[in-house]
Amino acid sequence: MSERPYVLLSCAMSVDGYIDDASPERLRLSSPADFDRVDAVRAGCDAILVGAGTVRADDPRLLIRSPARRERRAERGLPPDLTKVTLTWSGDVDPDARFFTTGESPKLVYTASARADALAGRLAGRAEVIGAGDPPELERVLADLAGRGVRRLMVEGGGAVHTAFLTAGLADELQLVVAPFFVGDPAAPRFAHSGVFPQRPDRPMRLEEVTRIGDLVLLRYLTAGRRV
Ligand SMILES: NC(=O)C1=CN([C@@H]2O[C@H](COP(=O)(O)OP(=O)(O)OC[C@H]3O[C@@H](n4cnc5c(N)ncnc54)[C@H](OP(=O)(O)O)[C@@H]3O)[C@@H](O)[C@H]2O)C=CC1
Ligand SMILES: Nc1c(N[C@@H]2O[C@H](COP(=O)(O)O)[C@@H](O)[C@H]2O)[nH]c(=O)[nH]c1=O
Repeated sequence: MSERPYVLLSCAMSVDGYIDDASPERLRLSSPADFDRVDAVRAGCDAILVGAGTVRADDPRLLIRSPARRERRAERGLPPDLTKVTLTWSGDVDPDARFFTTGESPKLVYTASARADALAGRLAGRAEVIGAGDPPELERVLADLAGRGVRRLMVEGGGAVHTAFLTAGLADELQLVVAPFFVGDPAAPRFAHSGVFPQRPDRPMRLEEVTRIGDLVLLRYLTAGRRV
């Protein structure tokens, strides 16, 4: 396989495994303290990736919020914000989404090669569009990011994208926060979908850290991949 970035998956879920409810508003599973921890994790990465489902559902900005963290990045010669990355095989992304309209750092959209030109036309000036094959391949996405100098990639959901990285064996680390409540609605999105996971009972992940954050708990796992 080509060189690829270190891939860190980050997610907050309810005790019954949901990452949102079924209402149109975003469900906050994290507490303010946990959102601040997530901001620090962002600040330690080069790029942040979410699936197009999350762009459509949450309209996220994906910026670093803390002025002090932005300044520290600048002192280290890094851009204040991360390169933003999304995956859309269908091309269904709104050019006016905050993903595209906020922040000064590069925005990259990986899509099916056959759709890349049309999507580049729609997103002209707002993002660079890259064809990742027909059908598109995550390995190609990661190799292209590595070629752009991305060494540490944060994947912030949603469930379909987390499942894709995990089942492909392309996740090195998983940071899961468990919120102290249930969602209990089968129409809500889950952290992981069904699939064949290499992190199976005879090849488990290593539990690297357990940290209490008020009534939430952070579980940090390393997969059998890199141990950085
Ligand atoms: N609690 C938390 O920490 C978080 C919660 N969320 C929640 O997750 C939900 C969205 O999750 P979900 O609907 O699963 O969407 P995702 O964000 O996982 O995006 C899925 C989309 O990504 C594109 N895609 C490209 N490549 C792949 C691939 N290899 N595998 C899967 N998808 C790919 C497709 O876009 P296309 O259809 O355009 O082809 C697909 O429909 C929202 O409700 C959001 O609030 C999201 C992030 C974090
Ligand atoms: N709801 C939820 C998360 N949601 C994630 O945060 C993104 C919003 O980013 P921003 O617009 O920059 O604030 C959203 O798109 C999704 O990736 N994350 C968490 O750590 N905990 C949470 O409870």
